[in-house]
This record gives sequence, C-alpha cells and structure tokens, in this order.
Amino acid sequence: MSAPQTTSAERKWVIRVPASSANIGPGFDVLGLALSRHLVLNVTQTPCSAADSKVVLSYSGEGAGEAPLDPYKNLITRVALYVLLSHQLSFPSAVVTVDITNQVPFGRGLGSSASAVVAGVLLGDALGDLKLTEDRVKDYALMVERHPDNVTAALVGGFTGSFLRILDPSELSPSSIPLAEVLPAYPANAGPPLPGQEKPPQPPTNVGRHVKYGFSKDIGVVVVVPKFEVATSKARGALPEAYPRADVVFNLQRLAVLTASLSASPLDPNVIWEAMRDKVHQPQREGLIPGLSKILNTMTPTTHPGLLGICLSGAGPTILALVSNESSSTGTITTDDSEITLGEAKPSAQMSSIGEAIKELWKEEGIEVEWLALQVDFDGATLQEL
Ligand SMILES: Nc1ncnc2c1ncn2[C@@H]1O[C@H](COP(=O)(O)OP(=O)(O)OP(=O)(O)O)[C@@H](O)[C@H]1O
Ligand SMILES: N[C@@H](CCO)C(=O)O
Repeated sequence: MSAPQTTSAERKWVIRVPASSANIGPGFDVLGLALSRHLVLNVTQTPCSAADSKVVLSYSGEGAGEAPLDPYKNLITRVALYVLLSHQLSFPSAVVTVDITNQVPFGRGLGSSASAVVAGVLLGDALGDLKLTEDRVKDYALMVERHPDNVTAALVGGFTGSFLRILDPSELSPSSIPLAEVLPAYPANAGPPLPGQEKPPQPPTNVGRHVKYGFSKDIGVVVVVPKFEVATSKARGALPEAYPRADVVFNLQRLAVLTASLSASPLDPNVIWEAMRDKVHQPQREGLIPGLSKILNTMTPTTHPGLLGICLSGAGPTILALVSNESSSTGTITTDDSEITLGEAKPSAQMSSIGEAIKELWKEEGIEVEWLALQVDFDGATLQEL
C-alpha cells in the first residue's frame, strides 16, 4: 500500500444521499424511487502529521446509538476505506471529522443501507481525490449492496430501472470476491489495516446498467412506517428459489405497464393500482409483516379517492402509497403525532386520509406506525466541496 495521501490545506465537503423505495410492486430487484428523506455527511479534513491522523465520527438522527462511531466498524466509513484501499490508499494524514445526520430509518424498507453505501463511496472519492464518475460510484456501491434497485435510485435520483450486467470470465474474479473481503471485519480493538493487508481489487466497470423513467409531478408519496424493523436478509430469506410461470408473467405484464403509467397524463388510478400488484415477493413476506395483504387489498382508488397505487416499500415493513399530488405543497406542518419538516410534503387532504386509513388498518393488527408525506427526490446523491 502507498503511504496515505498528504494534504496541504483544510478541505470540507457535504455529501447528501436520498432514501429510496425499491420494487414498487412488481419490479422486484429492478425498480427504485428516490425519496425526500436524506442521509447527510458534513466532512472536514484538516492536515496533520501521520501520527496525529484520525477519523472522528459524530451521528444524529435515525440510527443514533445503534450505528457504530468507530470508523473501522461504521458502514459508511468502512465503504470509504474499501474505495481508498482498492486505489492503494488509506485514510489521509489528517484529522477527518464526519458529522452524520440521518433521516432514513434502519431496516424499514427505505433503503438506509443503500444510502449509507453510496455515501461511503462518495466519502472515499472525496478523501482520495479520486474524481470517480457516477458509473464508477455505482460499481463500487454494487460490490457492497449486491442488488441494484435501491443503490441506483439513491445515486441518480427519480424513478429508475436497473439490472446487473452478465460479466465476462475475466471480470468475474473481482466481482465475486466475498463481501467479507470487500468490507473486512476489523478486530474489536479496531485500528487501521496493516500495510500490505486488505487490498481489495477494483470492481469491473459497468456492473449495473440503469434507465431513468419519467415520473409525474402530480404524484405524491405517503410512506407508512411501522415501529419495527425487518432486516433485508430475513425478508429475502422468505422468498422461494423458483416461481410458477403464471406468477412471473403476472409481474412482467404489470411491470411493463407500470413504468409508463407513472408519467402518463392524465394519470389513470385504475391502471396504476392494478399495475402495482405483485406475486413474487409481497405475499411471501406476509409472515414477517402482519396485515400486509389486508392493507394492500383493502385500499383501492374506489375506497380511497386520490389513491393511485399501493405496495410494500423494498423488503418492508413500510407501505408506500402513491397519491394524487394536486393540492399538496412543500413546507413545515404539525400533525397530531409529529412535526413534519425538511423537504417533506405538506400533505393534501387525500394524503392525510390515506395515511390515517392505513394507520387504522395496522392498529387492528396491534401495530403502531408513523406516516409521512414525501416527494420524489429527482436529484439523487450529491458531493459538494465547500
Ligand atoms: N447511516 C448509517 N450508518 C451506519 N450504518 C447504517 C446506516 N444506514 C444503514 N446502516 C446499516 O444497514 C442496516 C440496515 O440495512 P437493511 O438492508 O436491513 O435495511 P434497509 O436498507 O433500511 O432496508 P431496504 O434495503 O429494504 O430498503 C442497519 O441495521 C445498519 O447496520
Ligand atoms: N429488492 C430488494 C430491496 C431491499 O433492499 C428486496 O425486496 O429484497
């Protein structure tokens, strides 16, 4: 490994990555929608001697108290270190402070790990002065989070479709290294990797490919977030290895219609609602998310005017409802339960009634929830040097 890079002046960056919802019904491991909640890193790098070098994390918001503050254990800084090591670099000879503010709840199906991984790649990019392209950032993120739906939406923003490319034999070895080698577990008395150790290869190029679909500005988003977590690994463990052909066709037909129907004018609630139904992951996850099928089948455009479609968000347990946006605006408001701020949408009467209706249905299952009115984040991840 080369000596850590040295710097001559203080540098500061802000890294901002949106939350995301994956699948959007039939698009399992394909579709993603970036949402207006954010993970924000304020980073300062102050030059110092190699002996005084350190990385200091502070953390507030979602996951505070749970996310490690040791830079060799925190997901964000471990990913940054992976990017640096694969360029034969390490953390710089500097005091690096990373102030993390997180609005993306853990394990709820709102893409917290994808936001953290994308933020980590951008942190490594900044600290190593690597000037990675967007595609290269995606390659690194996909080496850690190995399905592309949340990562793509968090990185590029908006409504996305993505796939993993079939790799040539020559590319297979760097892409198939185990996650434990990409992100090694450092010892309990954590410290930097020893020189000569832990040099993961750089990923192949263009590991994932994506498109951005149109998404009507007339659509608002209500997310209903239960007060319990479902780990993505557990939710994936609930899925079978093989599916009946009829179920695959059911999803493919709806996926094709859904991607175009969300940018149509006028929006057709009956088409969108039906196109957001799924047979390959939602029914299988019912056991982990009590009341899921009841809610998805009870809430329709007929019973709840303004509702366009409804689905599980990512691996759950959050439910995502797309709602006609016409009378909402962005701002700060107070509801019965909480103050809603920071880019969330001021809910229209229809959004409020849909959020409350889902909350009531979940109450019947003994599950407490919080609902939020959000908008789509069309910008995606940003790295800004101050
Ligand atoms: N900001 C963060 N800082 C550190 N670790 C994080 C951060 N965000 C997420 N993580 C890690 O990722 C885990 C959550 O990942 P998981 O894939 O289970 O859920 P999710 O990404 O929120 O859901 P989904 O992928 O279904 O949208 C957390 O328990 C934590 O270990
Ligand atoms: N497509 C993934 C999203 C979760 O990260 C799943 O549903 O398991």
